[in-house]
Amino acid sequence: MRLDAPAFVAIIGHNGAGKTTLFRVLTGQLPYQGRIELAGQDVLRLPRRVADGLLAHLPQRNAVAFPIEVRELVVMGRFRHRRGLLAGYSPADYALADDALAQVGATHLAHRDFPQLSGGEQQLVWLAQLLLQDAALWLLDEPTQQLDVYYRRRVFRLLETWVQTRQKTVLCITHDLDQLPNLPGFLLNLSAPQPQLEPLSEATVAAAREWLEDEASLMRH
Ligand SMILES: Nc1ncnc2c1ncn2[C@@H]1O[C@H](COP(=O)(O)OP(=O)(O)OP(=O)(O)O)[C@@H](O)[C@H]1O
Repeated sequence: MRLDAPAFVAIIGHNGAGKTTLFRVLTGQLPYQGRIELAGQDVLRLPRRVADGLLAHLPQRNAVAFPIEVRELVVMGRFRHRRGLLAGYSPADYALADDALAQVGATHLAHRDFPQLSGGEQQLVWLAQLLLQDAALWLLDEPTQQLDVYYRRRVFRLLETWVQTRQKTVLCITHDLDQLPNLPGFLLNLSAPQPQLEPLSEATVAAAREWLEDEASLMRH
């Protein structure tokens, strides 16, 4: 399977189909058989691929146990641009953080204490932080899971924009099939007998939905 950048890929499949496992492999958290290349290089030769900013990963759950202002958490997306370990962030970094919060529609949360936010509000903040990382490949594990209908639509539209204008490649695990038909990109159904990249369209999403809703597909899985 080969994917040319930039691109948007919606990764779907039943619970337990292996979607998160795929991300664990791509981020180097699990051993695997076969060969995976990123920008033409075997990922095994890129052991620090997350730390080095080649890819950015937004896991399904990302708990923060200490009090921290939202703006301070978002600006940490610039960690690779700091001049030294103990150096703080510059006014330009904070301006980028403010812009990222505005893009996801979360300006009003900037000065709130992050752990006190609702699950959906926290998801928006993580997306803003991701925006500040310069990785070309983003792995998003159910980024809209806790969002209301307005923010769901908004985030999928933003992902589309970020692919088109910032040349990002986004692999997005989702159960949110309703948002997919009108997005340019690909569908990867990991519950299919032979998963492959299919162009996103009304027809491919409807066929995948029919397959996933059919009990027979669950038995095979
Ligand atoms: N550390 C582990 N050890 C053993 N089995 C595991 C481990 N992690 C995941 N699995 C199993 O691998 C399978 C795939 O899990 P994975 O988390 O990738 O599913 P998923 O497609 O992301 O599901 P969901 O939609 O529920 O998030 C599951 O059956 C799970 O129980």
